[in-house]
Amino acid sequence: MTIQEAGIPIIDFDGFGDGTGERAKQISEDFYAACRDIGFAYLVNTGVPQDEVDAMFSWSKKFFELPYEVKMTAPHPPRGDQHRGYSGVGVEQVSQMVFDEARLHELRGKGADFKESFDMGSDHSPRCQNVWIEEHYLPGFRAGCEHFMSIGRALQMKVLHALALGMPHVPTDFFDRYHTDGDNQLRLLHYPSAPWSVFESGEKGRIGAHTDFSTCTFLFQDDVGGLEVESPSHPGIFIPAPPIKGAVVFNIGDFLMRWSNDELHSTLHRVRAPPRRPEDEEMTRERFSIPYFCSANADMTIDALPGTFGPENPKKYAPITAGEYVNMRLNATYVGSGINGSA
Ligand SMILES: O=C(O)CCC(=O)C(=O)O
Ligand SMILES: [Fe+2]
Repeated sequence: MTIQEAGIPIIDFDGFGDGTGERAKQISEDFYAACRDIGFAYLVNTGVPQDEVDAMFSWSKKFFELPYEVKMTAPHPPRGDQHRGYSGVGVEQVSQMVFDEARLHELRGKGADFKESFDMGSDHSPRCQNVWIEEHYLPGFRAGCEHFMSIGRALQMKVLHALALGMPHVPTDFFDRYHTDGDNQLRLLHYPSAPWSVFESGEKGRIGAHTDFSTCTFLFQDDVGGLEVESPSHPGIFIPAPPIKGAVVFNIGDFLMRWSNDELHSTLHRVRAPPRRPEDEEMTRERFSIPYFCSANADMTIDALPGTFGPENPKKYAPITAGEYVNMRLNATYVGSGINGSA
């Protein structure tokens, strides 16, 4: 394990194999320690070919270059929990555990996240249906996204297996059993170029500080930067998580925090303007990123694992099904979703 400058470890999966050898054990222990201490890790040599990642970025770019009217032929439904399709700039305001409608309204009034996105998931998701643009607008786009989702799914199963090997109190097949539906979400994000002054004045951010809702996230980012992670030792202080070529950023989501009764951190993170380069003029660079969110089956109950709680250390969270929890948080994210979850 090497420690990256911001304190986020780099975990090298080279030699993980089928997860049974000594090297796999070492990787799993290092990986678990990163999840416990920071909640974030850079993963390298995971087996995801770089040209597949490059191809997905290229589809994303082509999609966002389409005229707005075309993108809007696949609109995100008004309900926040139907998290599919295209959301234009200003539609979403990521919030952290704010469920009161008046307070959400006030937050959104301060300027929604300056980004546009396209979300898709498994065609078999029990929670929501995909919303695609018609094929002729961008031939091959849908197949490219579906192909990348299958790459993400294989990555998820390998990495969750490593986590189960390194994590106390977890049977090695635990995550396999909770994730049979592959109810995951691939998200294409585009943060448009904007004048520096917009960010400096605090008028807008790229994405507000939040934790991710479900089990874990794999994030592919381009070379622009701007992702920041809250320091575990200094709450309120955010440290940059700059792009590393060939690495995928992994982070713990709220389910893992709940399963582990807070032993694992679902760490706050946000996206700000990228670091300013000498050659930059009055505009920031645009940025593309591709998170792949992994969720447990919607009907599974997320509850603290035996061994993580006791008389001295009671359960911190009430049990809740995966579906209920994700819907509650998504409905707080969407402008005008008109649905108010309860905390
Ligand atoms: O774009 C990024 O780097 C982060 C995106 C993110 O945190 C999210 O979509 O949950
Ligand atoms: Fe996130």
